[in-house]
Amino acid sequence: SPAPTWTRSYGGSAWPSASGHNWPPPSYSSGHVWPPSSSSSSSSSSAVPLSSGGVENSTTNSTDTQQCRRTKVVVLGAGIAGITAAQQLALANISDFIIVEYTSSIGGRVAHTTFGNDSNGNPYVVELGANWVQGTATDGGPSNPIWTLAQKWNLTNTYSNYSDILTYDQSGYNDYSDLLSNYEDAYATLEQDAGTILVENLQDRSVRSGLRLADWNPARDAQKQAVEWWEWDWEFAFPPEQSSQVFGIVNYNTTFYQFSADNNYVFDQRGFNAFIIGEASTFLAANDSRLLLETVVTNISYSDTGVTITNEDGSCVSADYAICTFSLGVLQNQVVDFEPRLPDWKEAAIASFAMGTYTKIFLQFNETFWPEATQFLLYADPATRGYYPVFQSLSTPGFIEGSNIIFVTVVDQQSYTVEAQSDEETKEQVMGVLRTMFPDIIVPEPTAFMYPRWSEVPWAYGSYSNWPVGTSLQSHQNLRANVGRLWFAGEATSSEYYGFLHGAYFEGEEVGGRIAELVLGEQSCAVGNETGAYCGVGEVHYEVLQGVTPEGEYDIQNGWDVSSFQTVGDV
Ligand SMILES: Cc1cc2nc3c(=O)[nH]c(=O)nc-3n(C[C@H](O)[C@H](O)[C@H](O)COP(=O)(O)OP(=O)(O)OC[C@H]3O[C@@H](n4cnc5c(N)ncnc54)[C@H](O)[C@@H]3O)c2cc1C
Repeated sequence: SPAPTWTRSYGGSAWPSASGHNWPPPSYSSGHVWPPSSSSSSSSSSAVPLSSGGVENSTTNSTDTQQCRRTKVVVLGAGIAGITAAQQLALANISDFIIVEYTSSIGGRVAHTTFGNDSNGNPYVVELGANWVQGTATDGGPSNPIWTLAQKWNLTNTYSNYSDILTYDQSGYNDYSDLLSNYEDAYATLEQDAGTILVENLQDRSVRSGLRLADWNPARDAQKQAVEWWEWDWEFAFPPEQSSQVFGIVNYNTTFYQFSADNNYVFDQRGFNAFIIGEASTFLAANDSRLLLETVVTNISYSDTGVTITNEDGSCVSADYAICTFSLGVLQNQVVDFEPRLPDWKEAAIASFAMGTYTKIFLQFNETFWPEATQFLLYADPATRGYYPVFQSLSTPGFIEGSNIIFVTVVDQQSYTVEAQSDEETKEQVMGVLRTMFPDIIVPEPTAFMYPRWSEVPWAYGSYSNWPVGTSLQSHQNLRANVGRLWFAGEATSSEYYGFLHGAYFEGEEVGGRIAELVLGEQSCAVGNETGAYCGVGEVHYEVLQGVTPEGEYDIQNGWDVSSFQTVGDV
């Protein structure tokens, strides 16, 4: 299929041009806060009301005097989950839906910008968010849907060879690659143990505990820490201490053993989101009034009979159903008000799962001074675990050859540090590391430098979610479950593939399909008799979650010799 063209505009906002200039704004690469604040993007959508839909009086406080646009289904967010959900509605011949999106383009956390220049002075396009199709396909096996779509839309990509790595420390190049296989031996044990824990319904552990039991203990060894960071944190955006052994292993297995072990790196100069825009173009027309870009949702009022959303610009949409695809970070930061307040079980689930931050810091030089043929350079900092640990060359043959671009990734605490400090401070630190790695070379100053600040992006508040220790499948089901006519989808609601693009895709597909069934089944459901298969039956949820130790077992036999419920002044 041909790739979409780039000049048309939807909802009054230009789509990213081939040079990617529309969003984020060009000023971004010179160290300005990214993306533009909501106030600069709050100009109301220029989309006109749906000709097929009417208006109705809103019942919410915030929209008392408003006439809301009326639709069957409102999809909140135009990332991969939202677009896939809307596509399911369209495939079921339901055209009465509206998609509401904060930013000026489709794609969400699949986002790119321009960076540096080629020898003709034309900027390159680099990915700020998702970069890999993770787990592709094997002959005769199931295909990762993102891989299928990457091929359909001809995304430029190449195999990322994680074995093509050189190791460095404070002395410069230092071959400690044997530690990689030591870690992998321990990982095999971690994996087996996770299977036992799952099958025997034992208590979950942290990956740290599991690794220790597998005789992997980096302690203060900087080289081991760097290897562990590369093998674990680089994927999960959290350290082993904060990751569930069972669900972390499941997450890895279901992607890399089911689809394939390959990670393919996308460097399409249209931007990775070309495939999402391509899919959107199969059911949205140019300037489709059902896509409201640059529209910031601030309030969601839900019940068992419908949902009304109110936007920052005062407009509102009233629908029979809503599908909320906002990131876990957005939900956790309470920037959207829910009316009524979300039930306790839902709030607890939102609070319990973890939103990570993964920051790619891009540098361009006037030469490729690092080993040109190598894809990855791993640096072990003697003082701080995770301090600018993984450099990735884009100049390498098969990638953006000759671009002289390299980027370094940080996550978690180091991300927050980097995202809170100035570009200048970060540049100085990264250059310090590069000069340590290459003591025999005069490392030049970069000609371009840029990184996004995902933890501060008000429509994401982080990069992707992680499954922490101490949470169960039941607590995850509560994250996924609907409340009344308000449904949830996105990478974080995927129990197997959380964090991944394909997780978001599968969740959008599932919930979009479920809502399509509900809408189509409505005729057969009498009002007040919502019990049939298609009559409002929602996702499973648990009002309360049981712990593992009944109260009676907090007793002297178990070493518990005072009451747990002390009151100040008790004697
Ligand atoms: C740095 C980084 C690297 C990554 N690397 C990979 C990778 O290599 N491979 C991979 O598979 N995955 C990767 N991911 C994860 C992947 O990008 C996500 O899992 C996926 O894009 C999430 O899609 P989604 O539809 O669930 O959410 P989103 O893409 O976040 O879509 C939600 C949409 O809702 C909108 N929204 C939020 N708040 C509001 C509001 N108040 N009003 C209106 N609209 C709102 C947002 O603007 C957004 O467009 C990465 C992510 C990041 C950030």
